[in-house]
Amino acid sequence: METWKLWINGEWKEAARTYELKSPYSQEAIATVAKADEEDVKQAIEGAHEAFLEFRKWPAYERAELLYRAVDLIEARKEELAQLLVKEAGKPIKTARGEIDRTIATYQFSAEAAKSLSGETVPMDAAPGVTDRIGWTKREALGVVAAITPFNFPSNLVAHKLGPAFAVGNTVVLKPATQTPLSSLALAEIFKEAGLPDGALQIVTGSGSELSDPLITNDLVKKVTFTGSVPVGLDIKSKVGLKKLTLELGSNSALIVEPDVPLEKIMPRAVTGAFGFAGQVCISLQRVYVHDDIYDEFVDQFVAETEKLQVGDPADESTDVGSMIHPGEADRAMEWIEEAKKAGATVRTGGGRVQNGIAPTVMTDVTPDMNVVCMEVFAPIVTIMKYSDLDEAIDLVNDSEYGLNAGIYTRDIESAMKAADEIEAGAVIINDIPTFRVDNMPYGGVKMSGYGREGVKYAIDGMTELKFITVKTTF
Ligand SMILES: NC(=O)c1ccc[n+]([C@@H]2O[C@H](COP(=O)([O-])OP(=O)(O)OC[C@H]3O[C@@H](n4cnc5c(N)ncnc54)[C@H](O)[C@@H]3O)[C@@H](O)[C@H]2O)c1
Ligand SMILES: O=C[C@H](O)CS(=O)(=O)O
Repeated sequence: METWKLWINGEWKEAARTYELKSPYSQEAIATVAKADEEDVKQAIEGAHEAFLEFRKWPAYERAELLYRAVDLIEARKEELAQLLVKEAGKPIKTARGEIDRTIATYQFSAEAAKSLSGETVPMDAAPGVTDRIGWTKREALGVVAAITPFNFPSNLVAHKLGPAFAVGNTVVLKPATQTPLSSLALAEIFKEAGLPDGALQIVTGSGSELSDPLITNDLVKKVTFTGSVPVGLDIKSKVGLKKLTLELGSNSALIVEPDVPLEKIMPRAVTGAFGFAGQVCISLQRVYVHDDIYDEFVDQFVAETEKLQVGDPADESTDVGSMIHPGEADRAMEWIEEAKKAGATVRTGGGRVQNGIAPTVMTDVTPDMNVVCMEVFAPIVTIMKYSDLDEAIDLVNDSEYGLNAGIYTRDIESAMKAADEIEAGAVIINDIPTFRVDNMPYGGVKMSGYGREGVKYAIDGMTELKFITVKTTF
């Protein structure tokens, strides 16, 4: 079994403690991983600060070249990196390959962004009496960024932190999810080979609750960027003081289906949105609001399409839905299904345990107070509800603590624009599922879904400081 160490100052470093990583699917031990302590975190931050003093001087061209070299190295190891996702996250191999393709795109966007970082001129003479000044802004790197990432996209969501940080000359101390550190650790040597200075990427693995405080409260850390659950996000927000902060948190994403759309055309996509990576996606389709006129037909078609999914071993090329990240999570999701059933919900398909996950589950006759509707389910469970007019549907979508992505299918431009204006979300996706994301679009939530935006160019806004400079042109 492999043993993975910490990555500090460009070298592997043994930690005093280790933990055992298990396969989410088979529950067999797959690796031994270093468990960092407070001292390791301190050393990582100090090393990252030292590295920043040099890295900040790199010209944009060289930062871009570094990221392009990393892209080439990831391309060359694509299959190996996809297999790591299968191993540590239980992600089906087809989905895992898609994540590595997106990771490559994210680093490519970051390389391009490095070359287009710019400021603007300020029309100083627009202020009364100011005729002899030129003013402009520039964006400057911040220093050490603390990045804490979740288990569900161990490669691409790390890229959304490292790419923008390196594009502008920041250095990073990364704390990957406890269950999925391997994809991050694999990056260590990739970035070293690409030419990243030692210390500019530090990787500390172990327990989030132990490592978070020493990481996010250290004065040398200038920015905290966290992707994960709401309770942890709130805890981090209460501790970071005036440091810059981005929080990409949970959701229970909704889709409205108006009566004028061709159901057979949208069905495969809708089902993918609900069950991709066993619903363990922050923008997974959890709540579907379907117009009365097409409700029964929609449910029938959705169930039939769901039953085509192959459930099984994530390493198998034909698997669509694998296991969940932890048996305890599958138990929790099963409890929510059972509670809902007792309160009157109907399971149209699925509803039972399969290996270390649950079968893709479609529920109807649900009410807004059921956990499967109002909480973030983060499991392969979708609920389908009726509405009779668009105002009602929008109110139902907005009846949530969360607001990340939302979707609407309609051919009617007025309905589409009304939804775009009135839905409370970071993004409204017209004629596609809320699970749509490409890596250069602004991405982030409102309400409990978060604070700040990612999507390389937008992440860079939060990873730089705006500085204003003015010259008086006469004495
Ligand atoms: N909005 C987004 O972009 C986005 C993307 C992916 C996942 N998510 C959300 O992430 C959640 C699932 O991921 P998860 O289970 O890995 O989340 P999590 O909050 O349990 O863990 C995320 C990270 O925080 C660390 N952590 C755990 N406890 C901590 C603590 N007390 N203090 C500081 N750090 C701690 C973990 O080790 C991990 O690295 C879901 O809620 C999902 O919606 C959001
Ligand atoms: O889990 C949430 C992720 O942000 C989804 S995606 O990988 O960015 O599409």
